Amino acid sequence: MSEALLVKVGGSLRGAEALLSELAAYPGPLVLVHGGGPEIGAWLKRLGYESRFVGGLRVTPPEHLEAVEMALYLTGKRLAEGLSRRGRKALALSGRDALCLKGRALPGLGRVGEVVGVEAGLLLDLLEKGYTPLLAPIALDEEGPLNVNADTAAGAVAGALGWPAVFLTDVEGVYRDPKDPKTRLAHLTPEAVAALKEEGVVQGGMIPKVEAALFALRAGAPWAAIAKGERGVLEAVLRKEAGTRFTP
Ligand SMILES: Nc1ncnc2c1ncn2[C@@H]1O[C@H](COP(=O)(O)OP(=O)(O)O)[C@@H](O)[C@H]1O
Ligand SMILES: CC(=O)N[C@@H](CCC(=O)OP(=O)(O)O)C(=O)O
Repeated sequence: MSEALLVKVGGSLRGAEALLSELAAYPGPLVLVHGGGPEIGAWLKRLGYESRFVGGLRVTPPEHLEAVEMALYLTGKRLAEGLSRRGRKALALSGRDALCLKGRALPGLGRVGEVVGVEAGLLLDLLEKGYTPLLAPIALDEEGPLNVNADTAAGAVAGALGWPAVFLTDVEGVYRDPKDPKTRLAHLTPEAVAALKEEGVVQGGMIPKVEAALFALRAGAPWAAIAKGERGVLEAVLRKEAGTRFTP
């Protein structure tokens, strides 16, 4: 049970003790990408800004970007400290560090982008030295930083590494009925996802997550999974006993 994994940690899981212990105890190599949606929302609100979402993505006018970055970086440092205190030395970075995430702006959403290049060598060097890299989803284009949905960033990083992507969130996977955990779908293919989207079963923040799982597969990840961030989840996902698993 020591497969290398790219794990995305959702902002909705911030500081969850059980999750930090789970990640710290995982015996294999990990690269982490974290979100911070709730923290970003809280900081923007304090500054008097309101967020608008299109297809699960936060429209980010240039004047919102500093607050987005500050909220993400604080979230990353807290996670890095929590993991390090539990014995897994973690470094909180973003795509601005060593220019490791190259981005491209998406039209009509302000400074929002997707990832078009990942400096995987940097991540592997850090792992080799015994550090667990933890990336905030900020990428760079020629004009500066871009706010990237953390699921999208995680999918791109998993693809570049060729590692499985595990998206940890606050639900046990993709549900047939979005409100009923008993309807968890254990396995999805790109065709099955297309049908679910058509039916409107995949909504809100689950849209970029499912898209990112499929993107990871197209980009080179052998499989991807969406699962609930709780103690024992990574082993359970590897045993195919938890989450929704995506295969090509
Ligand atoms: N079909 C579905 N199955 C499960 N959850 C869904 C579904 N459609 C929408 N959701 C919503 O997606 C949310 C997860 O996305 P999000 O809040 O962005 O998580 P995170 O912050 O971890 O990235 C769930 O809490 C749930 O409300
Ligand atoms: C463009 C875009 O939507 N960026 C996200 C980045 C953070 C994120 O994705 O955090 P979660 O994983 O907690 O949702 C945002 O601004 O909320």
